[in-house]
Amino acid sequence: MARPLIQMALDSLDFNQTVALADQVAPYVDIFEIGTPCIKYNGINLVKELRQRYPDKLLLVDLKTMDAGEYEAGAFYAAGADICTVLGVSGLATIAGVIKAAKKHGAETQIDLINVADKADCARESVKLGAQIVGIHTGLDAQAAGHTPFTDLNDIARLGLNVRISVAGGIKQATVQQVVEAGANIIVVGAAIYGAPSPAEAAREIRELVDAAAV
Ligand SMILES: O=C([C@H](O)CO)[C@H](O)[C@H](O)COP(=O)(O)O
Repeated sequence: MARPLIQMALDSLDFNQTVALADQVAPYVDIFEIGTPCIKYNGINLVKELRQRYPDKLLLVDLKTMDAGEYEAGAFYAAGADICTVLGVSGLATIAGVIKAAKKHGAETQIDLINVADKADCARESVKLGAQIVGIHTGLDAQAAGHTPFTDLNDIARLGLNVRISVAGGIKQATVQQVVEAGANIIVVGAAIYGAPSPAEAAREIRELVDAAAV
């Protein structure tokens, strides 16, 4: 099995805290995600800062674009994003716009299936348009209401689409093995790392668990 990537969700609103957290976990993660609240609050300068600080890390900007796909995402790809997210519920025209912007910059597009009614259909159509990643995502509010991403992950993985699968939504040490075995290629972790007494130690543990599960 190819080694799954670990994506650190940077969900603080504070610019300096975000950079400091990235510094702590950098040895253990593959992708820095600038989370949606964080990118809205801090804007494109944070993309530039992390790009400059970490030229060799993948940088995902969680725009969750809903409209004006090419126009909105284009600026973030130009600033150094490797991956931008677009909402599946935005519709195929917006998804196509983000994909067009990504291609222009030699970058990638992730479709976030959050709150999409027919996730299989959206994933299939997005792959046809050229998306490289589909994101199974139980958002923070849905998590608080008791939901998890596991059933959706299994359903999308079973389709066997030619696309990488990302999973997000409360993933922690106890559930890493389950999501790797279900076929996730990118494991997104936020609170289980930034909420831990030692984020670096939590990230190290998750790295070990992901690598062990992928053998
Ligand atoms: O994408 C996220 C959320 O919608 C806010 O933008 C989180 O970054 C994602 O859910 C990962 O965080 P955890 O669920 O805390 O692991």
